[in-house]
Amino acid sequence: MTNPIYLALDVPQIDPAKALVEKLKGHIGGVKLGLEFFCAHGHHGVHEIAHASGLPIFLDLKLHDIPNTVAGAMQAIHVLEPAIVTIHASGGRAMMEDAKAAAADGCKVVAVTMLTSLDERDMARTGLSGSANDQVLRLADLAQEAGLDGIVCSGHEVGAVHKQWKDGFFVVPGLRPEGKATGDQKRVVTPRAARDDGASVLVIGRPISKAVDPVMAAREIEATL
Ligand SMILES: O=C(O)c1cc(=O)[nH]c(=O)n1[C@@H]1O[C@H](COP(=O)(O)O)[C@@H](O)[C@H]1O
Repeated sequence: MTNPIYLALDVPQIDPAKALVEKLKGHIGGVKLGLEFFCAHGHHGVHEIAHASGLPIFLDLKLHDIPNTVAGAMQAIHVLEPAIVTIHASGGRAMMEDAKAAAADGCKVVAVTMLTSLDERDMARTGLSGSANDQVLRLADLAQEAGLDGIVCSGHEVGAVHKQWKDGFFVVPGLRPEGKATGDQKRVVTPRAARDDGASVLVIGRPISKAVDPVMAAREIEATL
């Protein structure tokens, strides 16, 4: 079984980021580089981490704009050869179709549905009524119609999404081992629960990167899977 853990490398400085992936590369399946890292270090930083880790790179850019702009951004990152890229499902079907058409062959394009930092009260304040589960299922349908590879959702919804989209690729963040601080995450489950419910990739950041011993933390999580 390949290791489903992708380390969320939300570390602002390049040298500590490289040192961390070098230590962890035998205990994770890939590295997720997000907005914090990409805005600070751009293409050069992505190459550095790919080289230091030798692992698949998940470029978490959460693109959300008009179709033409998102397609252009997708083309601009071909050179980085990411294994996975995120866009926002709420950008709509045409945006998702054009993003997938512009992606490099073999790059999985997945749509963020409802951020794991939000709960139903937050949803209501943005004008969305109903449950988080329904919202995620609705956006998952749209992403599937648009020809995407899968979605990003919390571990609360991944079981239901997996039932309706059997061969989908499901990225689950908002993961915390039993008893760990949730911080800004609101829809949280354990890595094991997400895996059991059909997650393809487990995105884990602070429970590993901020641990006193990140290698031990990653090994302990892996042992629960
Ligand atoms: O797209 C993501 O990866 C993502 C979507 C989401 O709904 N929630 C979410 O936390 N993430 C990312 O997953 C990572 C979670 O980090 P930790 O909370 O430190 O484990 C961060 O890099 C977030 O940007």
